Amino acid sequence: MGEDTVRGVGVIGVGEIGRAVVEGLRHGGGASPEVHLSPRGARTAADLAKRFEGVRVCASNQEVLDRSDVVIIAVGRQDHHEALAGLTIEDDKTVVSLMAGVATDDLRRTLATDAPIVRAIPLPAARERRSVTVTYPAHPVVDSLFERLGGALPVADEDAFNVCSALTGTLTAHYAYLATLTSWATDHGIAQEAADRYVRGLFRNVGRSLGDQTRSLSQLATDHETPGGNNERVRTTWFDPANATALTNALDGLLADLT
Ligand SMILES: NC(=O)C1=CN([C@@H]2O[C@H](COP(=O)(O)OP(=O)(O)OC[C@H]3O[C@@H](n4cnc5c(N)ncnc54)[C@H](OP(=O)(O)O)[C@@H]3O)[C@@H](O)[C@H]2O)C=CC1
Repeated sequence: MGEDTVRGVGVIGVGEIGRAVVEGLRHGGGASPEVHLSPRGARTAADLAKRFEGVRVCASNQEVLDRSDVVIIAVGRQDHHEALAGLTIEDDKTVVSLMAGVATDDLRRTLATDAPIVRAIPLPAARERRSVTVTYPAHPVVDSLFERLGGALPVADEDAFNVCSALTGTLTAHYAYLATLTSWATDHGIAQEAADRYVRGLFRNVGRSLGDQTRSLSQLATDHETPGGNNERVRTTWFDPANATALTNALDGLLADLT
């Protein structure tokens, strides 16, 4: 079954990431599989069904499974038993689990199925088809679905998958870092709007530099730093070894909880 022959994609758990995936599938128009949504997340599901042709809300999670070839599970880890236990899923379906911290073996026990289960980590940028989505194991149909949403990056094993999952836990700290820079500037008399615009502009350019695959990350840091200059000063006085260790310890703790 090629991605183009997927007739129905189901989504159980229509929250932040479920919505982004549906919006990504419909982004830019063109042929796209039918989408069947779970009834929970009712407001978001109704909004998507209203906006997009071929997107409908089902009466139950079981109906989502019955109508779809590929079923995306995007409920929180704490809700997955309630959402999935007791459902019947035929072995010819493909399950895609977006849930962080739910191992494939656990999910297989809950679903009591021999259907292929693929884990994936799409990012909210999937809505503009700009998410590089880590997947495990590689699966032609699922990977081509995520290629369509920005790119698929299959990894070798579930341990590698969990490491990538931990990395995604650093994103909001990054936004909070930028908000801290902005509020420091406003505390020093810069108008909120100007501080906000300036910080966004600075880091948008960082984003652009990251697209340059010819330079390593440490090379990019070196290239942006004048010896003895301002960047070196902040890097060495603030992002010092203790700070770097605190970050890696936080990631180690997160990884331990994800495995
Ligand atoms: N946000 C992100 O960027 C990413 C999230 N993920 C993973 O995706 C999952 C969802 O995250 P996120 O979208 O942020 O969370 P949200 O809380 O935004 O969405 C979870 C959704 O699940 C629904 N839900 C809860 N119980 C059930 C049920 N029994 N049946 C059907 N739906 C149910 C909720 O409905 P209701 O509103 O009615 O409670 C809600 O709409 C998590 O496991 C997370 O690890 C993975 C990659 C990225």
